[in-house]
Amino acid sequence: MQVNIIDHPLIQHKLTIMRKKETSSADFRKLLEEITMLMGYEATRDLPLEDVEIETPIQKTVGKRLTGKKIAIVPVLRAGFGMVQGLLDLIPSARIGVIGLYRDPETLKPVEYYCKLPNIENRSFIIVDPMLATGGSSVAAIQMLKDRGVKDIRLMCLVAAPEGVDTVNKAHPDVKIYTAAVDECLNEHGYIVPGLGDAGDRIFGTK
Ligand SMILES: O=P(O)(O)OC[C@H]1O[C@H](OP(=O)(O)OP(=O)(O)O)[C@H](O)[C@@H]1O
Ligand SMILES: O=c1cc[nH]c(=O)[nH]1
Ligand SMILES: [Mg+2]
Repeated sequence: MQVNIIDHPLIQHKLTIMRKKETSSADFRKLLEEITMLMGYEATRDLPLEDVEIETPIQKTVGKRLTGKKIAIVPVLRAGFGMVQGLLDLIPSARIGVIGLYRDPETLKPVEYYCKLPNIENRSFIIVDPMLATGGSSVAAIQMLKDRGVKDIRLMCLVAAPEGVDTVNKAHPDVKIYTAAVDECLNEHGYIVPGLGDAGDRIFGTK
């Protein structure tokens, strides 16, 4: 199982509050934004830097700046929407793409309904979706990017099931997965156990 688990104590503490069934939508959204920002540090750790000459008030020196690839954040609707602002706080100049997918409740297969991406040239794409359950939605989202020519793709989620990680690893071994937790398993309805329920419903206050 190839996965980067970002389990800083602050992240684990906040995730526990998100899991609690009595946590309000307002708190759930805020915590998701905060955790995404914390995870963003690790998920962007390998971004390339270049030297740049600058002048401080004291003297000339050489500093570092990000170089090469630009970033795009791609939320998988709806739940991925809750992870956009946290990453934007870190990378304000990132472009944003949108993928519309939902999981059919009977078949658990992903159903695509929207895709709009920024210019893909020389750009790293970070797909965000809090839940990686069977992996069907993430595999489809990654494929949608690849079909449009995107080469550099990372997947950032919040809670993953081992089954979902394996499925994404097998279908897209080139895509690095970042998550705050890998839970125990899936239940008979395809929900992550113990998980946090339906992330989309908890963010949007539906159901
Ligand atoms: O790994 P999978 O088994 O495919 O399940 C994960 C997907 O399910 C959820 O979306 P959902 O279908 O509930 O749509 P929503 O975000 O609009 O609620 C979640 O946000 C993922 O996209
Ligand atoms: O546990 C799960 C599984 C899929 N989608 C969710 O929102 N939660
Ligand atoms: Mg949902």
